[in-house]
Amino acid sequence: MLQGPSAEHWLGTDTLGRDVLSRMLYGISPTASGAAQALIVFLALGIPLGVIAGYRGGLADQVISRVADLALSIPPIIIVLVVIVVSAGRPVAAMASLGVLGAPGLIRVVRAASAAVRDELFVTAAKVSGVSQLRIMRTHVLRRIRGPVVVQASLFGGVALLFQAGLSFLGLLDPDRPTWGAIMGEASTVITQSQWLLIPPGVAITLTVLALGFLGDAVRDASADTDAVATAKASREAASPRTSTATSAALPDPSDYVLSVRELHVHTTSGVPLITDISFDLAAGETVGLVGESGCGKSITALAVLGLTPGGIRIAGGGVYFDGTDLVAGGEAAYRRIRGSGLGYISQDPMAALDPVHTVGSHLNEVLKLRGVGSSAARRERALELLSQVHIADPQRVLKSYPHQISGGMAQRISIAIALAGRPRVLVADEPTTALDVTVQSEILSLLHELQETTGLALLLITHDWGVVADICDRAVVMYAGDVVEVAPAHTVFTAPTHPYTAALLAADPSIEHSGRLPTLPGRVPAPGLWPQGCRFAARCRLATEACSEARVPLIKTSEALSRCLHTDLLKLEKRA
Ligand SMILES: Nc1ncnc2c1ncn2[C@@H]1O[C@H](COP(=O)(O)OP(=O)(O)OP(=O)(O)O)[C@@H](O)[C@H]1O
Repeated sequence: MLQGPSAEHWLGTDTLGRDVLSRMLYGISPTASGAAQALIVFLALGIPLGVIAGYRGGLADQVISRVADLALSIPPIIIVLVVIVVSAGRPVAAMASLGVLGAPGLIRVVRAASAAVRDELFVTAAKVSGVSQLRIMRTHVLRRIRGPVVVQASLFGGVALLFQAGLSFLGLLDPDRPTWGAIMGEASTVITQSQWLLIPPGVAITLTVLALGFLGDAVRDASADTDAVATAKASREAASPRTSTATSAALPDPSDYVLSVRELHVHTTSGVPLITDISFDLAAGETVGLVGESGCGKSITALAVLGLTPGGIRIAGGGVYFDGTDLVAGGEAAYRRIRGSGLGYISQDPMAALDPVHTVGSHLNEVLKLRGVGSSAARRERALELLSQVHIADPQRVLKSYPHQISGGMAQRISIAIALAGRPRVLVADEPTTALDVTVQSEILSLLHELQETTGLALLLITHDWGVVADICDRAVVMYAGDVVEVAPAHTVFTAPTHPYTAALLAADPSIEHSGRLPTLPGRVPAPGLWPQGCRFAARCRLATEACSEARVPLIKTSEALSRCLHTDLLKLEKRA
């Protein structure tokens, strides 16, 4: 009796000389079945009631939500103890009552997730096609909410196991069965003679509860990735009839570039297109300027490239290839692998990008830790090196400074240092100088240019400023109303633009020399969803003809550029004249 671990009894023996390992293994069945009973009731009540409340709304929602709120205020342990007394200690009754009392938590989560799916376009389409409400809930809604359900189920599984172990420990549930809790209860009676007996059930319970939590997260992530792949594939199939073959034929192979965007479509979740059929490439060490008026979709394109589209917006088709691998098809996991180490980002407002309650050192320390820089001394050394790389004069002092203690230009340098911490190969810079004063603007641009030359970084630069394109860009991608209308080497954009929109933007640029009044571009960019079916610029274009409004214009290859215009020849003649 009460032997410690040995070759014969790996986990020792108990108070009656029985092998603890055998009892622990036997105990899996009653312990797990107790937790499973509670879990089954939890899911059987929580999912259907949550879906009905979220999807149907109205009175059903009000009744279910109120009852759930009331039930949440009842302490489960008291009810479970009462059930044990009334049912004369029947484990099934006790665990089922725990399931009932836990279900309101699940109802709330499922309700919120189902309500979000209710307004999706595919649900409306299913309704329009005459699919029954029950079938929509089963096939569309349930599929979309499985992520939160898996997480809730794994968390509740852990709680149920602890409850079951606790009640068995107290001898309230079938004390003769060797559940892990009962083994622990028995161990507590001989704690003065042997403490070892507490360890096997204690460790088994702890590890199982932790494993359930990890399992839930892993299953949720895996299913999210599968969903992303399925959505991307479905969207690509849906988008393919709209994709002009002329566009595809004119585009090079993504594996030749560090970053390639191919036929990218981004929509709001209600189905309004924000950018359509966006394609361009970025070679290692190259700077590409993304230009266009406000509202043309430059920032949305940048965020989609980074896989960071804000809530209410989703990638509806196409691909973002990093080193030839499609990140959109790879889902969030693929983006996570590349963000920071492959793709860096600096935003318009450097102050907003820094957390005011953390010092510069703590910002850098955090990203360096994420990038696996081991010791804190190594991280500090690398942080100082990064600050020197972005030409911060007194890095030791700046490391200790808070964002409010530094200037805007310095904050942008720090943002760049943070972005460089993962040694990215592509840096996406969304109007990095807009919030800075003119003198600092040119310093930041020269810094970016210098970093690019010293580190071979490829730069995707979003800008309104043709001067910036002229100074540091190799190529320009001109966007108009969610479309790429021209892609050309920077020098030819200025000398021979191939799209009337580019020509009009350049003509209206105050930084370029003009004789007489500065020409303006009449009208404004049409809002998403209000784009005409043909050329989106036609209403503002001097060269527009009927043909421009008939059908969507593909990107047409000219000698040096790609242009979405039917009148590139006319434009060339005008320029010569
Ligand atoms: N979260 C959002 N929800 C719905 N529409 C949005 C959202 N964010 C942007 N849009 C719309 O998408 C279009 C493109 O916006 P985007 O910010 O990409 O333009 P932009 O070219 O970067 O403009 P700017 O130069 O002013 O930053 C705009 O019509 C904008 O109103």
